[in-house]
Amino acid sequence: MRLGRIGFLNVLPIYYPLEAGFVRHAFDLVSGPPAALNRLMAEGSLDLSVVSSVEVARHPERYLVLPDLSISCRGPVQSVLLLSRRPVEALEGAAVHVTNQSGTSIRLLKVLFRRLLGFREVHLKTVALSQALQNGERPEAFLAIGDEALMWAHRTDYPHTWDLGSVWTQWTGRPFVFALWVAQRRLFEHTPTVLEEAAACLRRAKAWGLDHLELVCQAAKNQEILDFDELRSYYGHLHYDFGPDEREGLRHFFEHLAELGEIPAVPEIELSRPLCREA
Ligand SMILES: C=C(O[C@@H]1C=C(C(=O)O)C=C[C@H]1O)C(=O)O
Repeated sequence: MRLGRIGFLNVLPIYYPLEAGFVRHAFDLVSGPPAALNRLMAEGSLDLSVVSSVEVARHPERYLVLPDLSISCRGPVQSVLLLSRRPVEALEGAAVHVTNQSGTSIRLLKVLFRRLLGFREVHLKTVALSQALQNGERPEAFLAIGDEALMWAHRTDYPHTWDLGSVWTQWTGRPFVFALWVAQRRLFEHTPTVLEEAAACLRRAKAWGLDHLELVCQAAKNQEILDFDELRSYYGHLHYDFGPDEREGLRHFFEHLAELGEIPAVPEIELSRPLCREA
């Protein structure tokens, strides 16, 4: 079974136990930024993957959502940041670069600009962010996610920082769901037991990772993006459950997206009962 893996630190509590051999598995792992995984799932090249949460609303007929996994926050997320040269409230009409690695965070930024700040004019340009900045481009503001956001959080040339998780939670009082694990519905129809075992395996990996966060931080430290204490704080802010509060927060986000015409309709989030079985 081909399983997608985001190539960022954010998923290490789930994937380190698999990759380091602490939880046995039979997956072929395919790593990439969220936007690439979204594409691979949409074209059917992956069986199961973590994808941007907005993908569930874009292809509700294709996917089943795994019941107890997500990448969420309830306040600061630390790795989804708008970095700006001027105060964010003064960005109306400015050209803002957004990373081409994202699906959900770009939509979240649109919702916040349009609905929270009341901007009428929003110019988001999707770019390969590292390359653009290396080539000397200096947008007024840019949206970074994942490891890039962690690395660039303290740039002095972009002193105004918006942590999109914080802003969402302060505004709505709800958690925000950035990513979900989804399976191709056809897989469930043709080989349900294979999918059930895969879902159980991911559940075991998550339980192991959260029980051994110190080991996960040790492994993550080697990537030299954050030090041990920063990693502990980072993983302390990320939530990996997909409970009633997360579902409510996601539904609220989808309602905004539907009203802005970003998705055709608010989908029913279909959780497959058999996938909820205990590991
Ligand atoms: C919390 C994060 O959430 C992410 C943001 C995503 C998106 O914008 O589509 C998708 C998956 C996650 O990687 C992060 O990138 O660190």
